[in-house]
Amino acid sequence: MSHSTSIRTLLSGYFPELTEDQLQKYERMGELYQEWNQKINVISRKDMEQLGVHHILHSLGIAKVVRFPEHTAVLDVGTGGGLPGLPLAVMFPEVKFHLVDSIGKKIHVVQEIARELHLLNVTATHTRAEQVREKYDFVVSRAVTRLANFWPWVMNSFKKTGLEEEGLYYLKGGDLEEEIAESGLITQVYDLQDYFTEEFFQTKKVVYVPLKK
Ligand SMILES: C[S@@+](CC[C@H](N)C(=O)[O-])C[C@H]1O[C@@H](n2cnc3c(N)ncnc32)[C@H](O)[C@@H]1O
Repeated sequence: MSHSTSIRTLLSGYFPELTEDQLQKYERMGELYQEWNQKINVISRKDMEQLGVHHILHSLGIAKVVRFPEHTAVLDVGTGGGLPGLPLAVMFPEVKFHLVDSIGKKIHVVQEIARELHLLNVTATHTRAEQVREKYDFVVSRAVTRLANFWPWVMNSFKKTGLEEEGLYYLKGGDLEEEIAESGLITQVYDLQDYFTEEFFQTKKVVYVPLKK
């Protein structure tokens, strides 16, 4: 089975509401990652065979725990090659996504993939999280740093409009008790194994940090 076929089958099974246009974008995204990763390493090369599950579907774990309302704005901090931001931007075309990373060549890959997929709702900027000045309804991230380090970078980046689901959605793996305790934050932890059956998700979570009202 080709990578494209498997990405389509995988995603349409878990997200039956995806349109033909969205499924085609995910298939093309898979091809573009294959191509770009040979030039610039944005995804661990040994993981490329599992691109659909380990990267695209994992990113979409956030879409299982929150549906971003239309016309809201999302910041993806330390996006690397565009994860989780690019898969989420295909899922939510009426939401604006700003993807940032401190490494310029990774942002170049994100810009190229977004351009090729005609993702008009994506901007990508080479900057450090601490330097972002705009405000957002949501922050997303995967695999950047411990919550205790991360939260101070983004805690002032929220619009604070009172939106019910406003906050940070952080993809994390493993035992998080100590990390959450160290951060002193109130969190809600969602197990991705409740949504996806692949073994990969047995240890994967989405940590939601709501804004204090
Ligand atoms: C392990 S990679 C994860 C990339 C992507 N989120 C993913 O899951 O594939 C961590 C990324 O965070 C970026 N990063 C680390 N500290 C950062 C900061 N303060 N501001 C912006 N990006 C940062 C790094 O450049 C790197 O690309």
